[in-house]
Amino acid sequence: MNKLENKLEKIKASGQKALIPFLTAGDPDLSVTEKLMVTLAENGADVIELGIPYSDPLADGPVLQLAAGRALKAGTTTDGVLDLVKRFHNYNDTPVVLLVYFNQIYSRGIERFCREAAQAGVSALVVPDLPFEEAAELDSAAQAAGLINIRFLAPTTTDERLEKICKSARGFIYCVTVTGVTGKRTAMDPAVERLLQRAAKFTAVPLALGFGISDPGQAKIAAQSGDCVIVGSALVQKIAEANGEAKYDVAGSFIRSLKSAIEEGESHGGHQNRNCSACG
Ligand SMILES: O=P(O)(O)OC[C@@H](O)[C@@H](O)c1c[nH]c2ccccc12
Repeated sequence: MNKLENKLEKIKASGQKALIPFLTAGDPDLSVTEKLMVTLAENGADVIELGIPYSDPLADGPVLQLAAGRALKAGTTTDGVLDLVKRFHNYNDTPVVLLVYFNQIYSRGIERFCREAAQAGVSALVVPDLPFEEAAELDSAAQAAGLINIRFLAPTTTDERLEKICKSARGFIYCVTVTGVTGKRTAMDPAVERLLQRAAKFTAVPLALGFGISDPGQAKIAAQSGDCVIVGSALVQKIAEANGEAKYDVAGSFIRSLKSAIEEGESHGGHQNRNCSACG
């Protein structure tokens, strides 16, 4: 079993929920990213999603596009990010998953990329622009290297595709909550709830919710339905707005606030009931 699978399945089996923050590697530089990773791990992150900055991040919103621009301007490369992960794993065993666009894998060579990522200690790849139907080559290279190629689901995923995606998923499934607009939720979008119920019929792999989760209230609601909560833009924005050492304080306190909100969600049984005072 892969380190990521181990950790997330233990968390799920214990009735807890996992917090997965995202950072753009190299924003503002790789040494700050390394210290931020330690801060996230020490303040409640169960897994860290690390983005390799890319010049054409088509799936990224404005906050992450700016973060990628800053990281590229700082000279961040794939080699630099893999070296960072290797250094981080010399003293911290928090699983790291790489958010990487397919062209960055393809241009290095699929086997070589997977081998080097695994050697650096990466547990999984999240490749936003590689559809499940085109993932066979990456799946086998990743598996051969001991990596997992993470699957995506959306509320719009058809039943036929959903079954195939779920049955081939490992590690976690990235369930994007794209329906509706981001911003404070009083309850989880019914379309996302339905997606989680549909997926749970075909797999016991942890279901991670991401996209637009930007404060403890939303994280708590997401944790009542999903197994893992992914937060990126809100964290990246807070860090970008802080200067110098304040970046670590801001990141640490935001992660702690998300973690305690998620733990609150666990404590009342994870049901989503409008009559329940804790659900709000
Ligand atoms: O930023 P948000 O809304 O919190 O969503 C997580 C997202 O940042 C992270 O998982 C991610 C960064 N880049 C991506 C590209 C596609 C899908 C997901 C991502």
